[in-house]
Amino acid sequence: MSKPVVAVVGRPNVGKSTLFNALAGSRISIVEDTPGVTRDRIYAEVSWLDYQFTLIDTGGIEPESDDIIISRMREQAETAIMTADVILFLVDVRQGLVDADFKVADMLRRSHRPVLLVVNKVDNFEKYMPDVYEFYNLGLGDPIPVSAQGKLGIGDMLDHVIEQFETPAREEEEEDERPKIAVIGKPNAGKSSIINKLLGEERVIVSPVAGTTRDAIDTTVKRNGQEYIFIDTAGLRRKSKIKEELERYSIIRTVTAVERCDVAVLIIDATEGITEQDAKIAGIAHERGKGMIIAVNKWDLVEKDNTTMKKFTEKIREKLSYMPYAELIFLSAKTGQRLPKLFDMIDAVIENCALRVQTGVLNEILTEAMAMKQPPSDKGKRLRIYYITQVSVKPPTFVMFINEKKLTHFSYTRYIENQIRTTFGFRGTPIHFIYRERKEK
Ligand SMILES: Nc1nc2c(ncn2[C@@H]2O[C@H](COP(=O)(O)OP(=O)(O)OP(=O)(O)O)[C@@H](O)[C@H]2O)c(=O)[nH]1
Ligand SMILES: Nc1nc2c(ncn2[C@@H]2O[C@H](COP(=O)(O)OP(=O)(O)OP(=O)(O)O)[C@@H](O)[C@H]2O)c(=O)[nH]1
Repeated sequence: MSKPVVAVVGRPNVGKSTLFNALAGSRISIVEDTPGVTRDRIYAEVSWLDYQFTLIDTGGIEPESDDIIISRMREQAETAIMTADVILFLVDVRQGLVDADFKVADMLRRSHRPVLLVVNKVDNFEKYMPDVYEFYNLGLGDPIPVSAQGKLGIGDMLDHVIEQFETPAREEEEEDERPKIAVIGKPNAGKSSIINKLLGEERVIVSPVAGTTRDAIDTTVKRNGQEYIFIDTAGLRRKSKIKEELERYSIIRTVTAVERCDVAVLIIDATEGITEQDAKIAGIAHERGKGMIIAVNKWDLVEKDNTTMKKFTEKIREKLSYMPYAELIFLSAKTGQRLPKLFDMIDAVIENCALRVQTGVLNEILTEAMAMKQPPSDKGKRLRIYYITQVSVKPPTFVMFINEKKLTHFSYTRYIENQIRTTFGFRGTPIHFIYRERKEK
């Protein structure tokens, strides 16, 4: 099930950062916009009751002239409309209503996306409620008063957010069992070319899924009687001149596409080799535990001898050392080389992400693995692993019952993982391990 996305839109100084901190606590993922220069929040994972969602910040706006603020707010709103399930429009009761608020409210209303109007800095409900009512003028329904700083009204606001997740449209989307593939990668890597070529190669019926704006970037592809949904993150229509803003937008697009997918295909430009930006994008899929295929595109442009592919592979594996499980393929959208193989790979990875293995066999592997290589010990005390069982899929997740957590060591976990992979493969999917302590008898 994909996690919903909630986007925050608002003028400078209304309290977006403060709200972000109040909601996400210490769980904010800070993404480096420009490595080593600015560190900026872009998204965070939020939990409320039984729900989890991804909160995205559509962008900081430097308070410049009013004109610039309005145009940047439009960009924010567009991003939110493209990517979010629910939009939080944050306004400031102290500043009151301004022209820009009306313009943005119009855009949001026309998008027909669920929008919640959140009025911040209501530190004292009695005192400020009369001012809150003024915001009814935006035509976005009941204003929800909060104080991000005082953490007032936050629970009520989250209840409203969650209510939006339960709309029928969303439930329908959840029931869609067709495999979803996010095609990700930096601009110009060849994402659109690959999708277009896949359509051509397989002589498929192409129908952009009708309906909401966001779904317009989805493409349905039929192959051997099976329908696939390709989520394209290409073609940033945004014309922002600010490089950081473009990058933020591209990261938001990637996060939201990956969130909805079963397997991510990272397209790398062979003529450039693997870059920092590729690694950053790959990290987004890795964090989310998605199936992963790395496709080195434009292979037709590379001058090759019999070591070229090996050298490329080594560089990629080194740069993306945190995802040794990722499948790797060299292809060309232009010539169509190995594109059919990409499809087979997608099928296999999707299957592996949902693979369940029997507890009996797992424990046999565990026993054998421990016999070949003893678990680590510390100050005379040895790690003991009593039992292993698979508790979930997508990604496959295993619980190991042990004597003491502090005796565990990642290298031994990696070793167990490798033993499991040797037997079952699980190629293309990460696998997760959870340790549970159990009293020794
Ligand atoms: N009184 C009061 N002040 C608040 C509240 N929330 C935020 N502020 C203050 O408002 C100012 C702006 O808050 P930020 O969270 O930085 O606002 P922002 O929207 O992220 O601003 P930009 O990063 O410029 O877009 C800060 O001085 C906060 O302390 C609130 O609930 N009550
Ligand atoms: N020679 C060669 N050129 C390619 C190949 N794949 C894509 N290109 C070219 O690379 C350029 C970028 O391709 P796109 O498919 O637009 O790239 P994209 O990743 O969708 O780019 P954005 O829309 O900017 O995100 C185009 O000029 C393509 O013709 C390939 O396999 N071989």
